[in-house]
Amino acid sequence: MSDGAAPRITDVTITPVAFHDPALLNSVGVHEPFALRSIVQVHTDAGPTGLGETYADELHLERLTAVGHEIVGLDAFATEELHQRVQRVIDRVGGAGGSGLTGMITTSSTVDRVASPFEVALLDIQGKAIGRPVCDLLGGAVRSAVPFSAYLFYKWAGHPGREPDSWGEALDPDAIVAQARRMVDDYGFTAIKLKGGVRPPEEEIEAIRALRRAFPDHPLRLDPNAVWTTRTSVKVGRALDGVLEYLEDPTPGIEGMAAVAREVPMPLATNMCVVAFDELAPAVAADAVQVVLSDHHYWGGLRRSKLLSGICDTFGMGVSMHSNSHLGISLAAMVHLAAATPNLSYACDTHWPWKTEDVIVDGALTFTDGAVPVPGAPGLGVELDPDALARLHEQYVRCGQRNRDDTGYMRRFDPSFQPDLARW
Ligand SMILES: O=C([O-])[C@@H](O)[C@@H](O)[C@H](O)[C@@H](O)C(=O)[O-]
Ligand SMILES: [Mg+2]
Repeated sequence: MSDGAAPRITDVTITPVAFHDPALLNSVGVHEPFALRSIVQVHTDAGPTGLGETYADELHLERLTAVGHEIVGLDAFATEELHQRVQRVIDRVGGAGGSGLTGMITTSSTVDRVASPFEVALLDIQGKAIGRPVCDLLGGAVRSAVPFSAYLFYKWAGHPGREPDSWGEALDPDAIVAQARRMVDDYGFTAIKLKGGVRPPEEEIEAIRALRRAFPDHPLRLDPNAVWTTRTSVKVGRALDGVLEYLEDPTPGIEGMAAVAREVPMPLATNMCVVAFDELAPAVAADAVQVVLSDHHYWGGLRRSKLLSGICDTFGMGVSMHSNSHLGISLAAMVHLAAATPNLSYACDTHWPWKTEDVIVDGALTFTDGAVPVPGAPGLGVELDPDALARLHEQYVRCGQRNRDDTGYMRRFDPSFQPDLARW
């Protein structure tokens, strides 16, 4: 590349990886022994390679591979054309299924989901090419560190037949408080979220009350992933008046959420009934949600997530950030996005404390007082560790898991398990 010329994509490498994941319980089952991710490397003629991270379910991987071929030769600054090329691929290969988002009701656009890791990688390249961090390409950081919340889970002591993990069992309020204590001590988190939808609602109310007693000043959130009826949601919402910062996805669908929102005192948040741009208008019209959890992995990347935040701002809705099990490339992208999004005023979700392995070189991302300082190095500011990538890929090859299946895994131990929505 000569001075001033755009870096062009010469090649794309997509590597599925697997990393150990504890037996975390949710409304649709239990996490399997490994979480799966795809690591996307976009190579250019100019030198810099861009990094992206996304789901690794088989169908998603096939679509990523097809896009990898389609974007060779593309100017690394052409993120709009990237989106068009992804659209072309999806028109050709089909877009149904393969969300990689087991456990969510989702009509999320496949194009946005598939384009996301490539957009992040292109922004990484652009940042490296001009010597600026990715947040500068998004309007610049309005905060120097991004706060995250302690993300608590009911959990088994370990995966059946394997050694218990260091967190141990958490199935009652005392154990949930102990889990929160360790997370707050280790990371300094200043907000707490409990993944609910696992125990009967009365028990989850008790767990939240126990957290309130133990952490009087931490904003608290509860997310049962839509397993309550509207009636139960209203009961829980009223019982937790003055205790919850927001109640996340108590019940399924825009209509159901709107009915609950009219009756409970706290804001309702969602990463289930509004997960694509075409769901925003009906949600606004029904006043169904007051906070939308953004997630660049399915909202089409960092710039389209900023577009989402702008729309939320226009219609008076708050913005928070959703997470699934992820590695360091995703965390870096989340931090740059949150740093450059003024109205992202809630502490973001992250599954970070639950993992023990990564593909990036240690040290670029740290937690201080529950927040991650925004990396100042060019691009995302994280570097791939080739040995770690090879190790986690080898783990993927051996582990045999190919699609996220929390329900199937749960049914190995409890064949009668039913993941129904609105079951309580
Ligand atoms: O990791 C999990 O089990 C979570 O339940 C995740 O899959 C959800 O997508 C998410 O965290 C949520 O906020 O709904
Ligand atoms: Mg949620």
